[in-house]
Amino acid sequence: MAERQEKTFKFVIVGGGIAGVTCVEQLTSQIPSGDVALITAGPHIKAVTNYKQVSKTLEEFDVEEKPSSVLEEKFPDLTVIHSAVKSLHTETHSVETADGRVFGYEKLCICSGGRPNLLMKENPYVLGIRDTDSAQEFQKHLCKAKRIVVVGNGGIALELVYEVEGCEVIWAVKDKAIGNTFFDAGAAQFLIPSLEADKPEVAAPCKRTRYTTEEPAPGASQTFTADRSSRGHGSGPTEPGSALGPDWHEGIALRGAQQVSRRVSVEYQCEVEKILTSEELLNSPQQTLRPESGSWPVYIQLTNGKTFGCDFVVSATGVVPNTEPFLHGNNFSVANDGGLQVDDHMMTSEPDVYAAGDVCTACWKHSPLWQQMRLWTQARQMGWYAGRCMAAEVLSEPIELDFCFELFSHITKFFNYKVVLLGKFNGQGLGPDQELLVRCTKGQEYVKVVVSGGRMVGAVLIGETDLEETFENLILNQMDLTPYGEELLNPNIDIEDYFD
Ligand SMILES: Cc1cc2nc3c(=O)[nH]c(=O)nc-3n(C[C@H](O)[C@H](O)[C@H](O)COP(=O)(O)OP(=O)(O)OC[C@H]3O[C@@H](n4cnc5c(N)ncnc54)[C@H](O)[C@@H]3O)c2cc1C
Ligand SMILES: NC(=O)C1=CN([C@@H]2O[C@H](COP(=O)(O)OP(=O)(O)OC[C@H]3O[C@@H](n4cnc5c(N)ncnc54)[C@H](OP(=O)(O)O)[C@@H]3O)[C@@H](O)[C@H]2O)C=CC1
Repeated sequence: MAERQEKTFKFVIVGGGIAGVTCVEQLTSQIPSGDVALITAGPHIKAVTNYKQVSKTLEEFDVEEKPSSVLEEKFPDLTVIHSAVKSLHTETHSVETADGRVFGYEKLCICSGGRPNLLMKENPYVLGIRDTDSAQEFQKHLCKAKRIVVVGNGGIALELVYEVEGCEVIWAVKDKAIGNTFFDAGAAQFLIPSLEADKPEVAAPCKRTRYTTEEPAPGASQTFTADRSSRGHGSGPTEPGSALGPDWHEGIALRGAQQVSRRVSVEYQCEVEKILTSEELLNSPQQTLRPESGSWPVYIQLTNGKTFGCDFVVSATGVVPNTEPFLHGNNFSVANDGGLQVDDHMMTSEPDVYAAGDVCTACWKHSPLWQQMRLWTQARQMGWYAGRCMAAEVLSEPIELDFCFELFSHITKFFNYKVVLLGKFNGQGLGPDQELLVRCTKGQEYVKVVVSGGRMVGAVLIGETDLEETFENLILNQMDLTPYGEELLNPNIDIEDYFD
């Protein structure tokens, strides 16, 4: 191994997504001649632009997919290596890339992201959405589709069922209400009418950079085949690209082959029992598998006993950390969700190896108001903090866990509503020791506050509530709100003035 080593870098970062790129930027700003290499599987990197600190912990930014040369121009001392890491040898402090090169490192940060946790991975009629390529693949099939089934109840499903037009959507969720990863049943109730109504004629202008998708290469297959590589979920047939993010669907026409605008029916409290082709269905001895009518390329049987024919199934069922090439032959501690365990300095259990973003699992003792979710904002925060920790180690400087890990905060948009989530927004881990205060105006706003021991510990704000900063302060300062009771959400009180 040693004789094939091309070069040893002081810092090697693996992955050109938000976590990896932010880590590189942080390191190069702290140690300008830092001898940094970024090794990434895809030709493009993801860059954060127009970063805006909205309040103490809430942040907003645009995301741009750019050729990596942009990063090299900005940081002339940076070396970008375009190849996937094939193996890691923590004992010799070296990585081997798919094109056969070996690079040494003094400090390594793994930011290889995640991949879709696909239901029935080998089934060619099951699509996942992760990166630009898989989004293009989805679009290619959608434009010919009359009916699709979306399975999953998180971020991607919420976005898809709202955005897809010209195609009937059957949405199969495990839970009693929609959007379980972000909302409770009350918020779901507030949002459901938006699925039934027509979308606003002119959508609010998108502040963020839109993703462009190129035309499929001439001769590219337009039909489903059993060969997964023809619809690889990444920049090459097998290499994963960076995850999509806010407003990824704005630059893509999500339109099916029908004239209908949007028709979504939700199947609650069910999972997927089987996915069958029409031949398999015909040969099935079970009468219960008979579909309602028509002839479809594929049929999905749900655990509620219903069977639906459709053009394809979207598996929006979460992500699995991309740890594959790193674990083999090494001694990493891995969390229950499959992520590389990191401590409060973003260090894995292997010496000199850090990790950040979707690939890692935060295993330090969390602040009572923070939890990890695999989100763009957390990928940026972790990449940035990992960069700081790596630099601090080299410069022998002390460093404390960053303030951004004090309070969970997320701004996003679902069903064309602004959504702000703060702290233990769903009462996560609080058990019965919680009280909920809710204010709701149909079609306008939904405000939920989670109170525990008289203190505000979380909030869900849907719509233009303008309450995020005040509530963030109330959560951070843990003021005793018992004297205010339900007045806290009285719409006739200007709460901002109240607590000033
Ligand atoms: C459709 C979709 C919509 C989303 N919307 C939102 C949203 O609105 N808000 C939000 O906060 N989050 C959103 N997310 C989540 C967010 O995109 C991710 O949490 C975030 O991008 C993770 O960043 P990362 O840098 O950890 O990983 P990734 O972006 O996945 O980047 C991983 C990088 O590692 C590279 N790589 C992988 N394996 C190797 C290897 N072996 N060798 C070298 N390089 C490798 C890849 O090419 C890639 O460049 C969305 C995700 C999806 C899929
Ligand atoms: N606006 C935003 O902030 C957005 C964020 N994202 C992020 O991108 C990533 C990928 O999104 P997504 O795939 O939606 O992941 P999420 O983690 O958001 O949601 C996954 C959903 O699938 C469900 N699920 C898991 N396994 C099964 C199964 N076998 N059968 C049926 N349902 C199942 C989960 O239920 P359970 O929770 O019970 O396991 C959950 O409802 C996530 O990290 C997400 O947070 C994506 C889009 C938008």
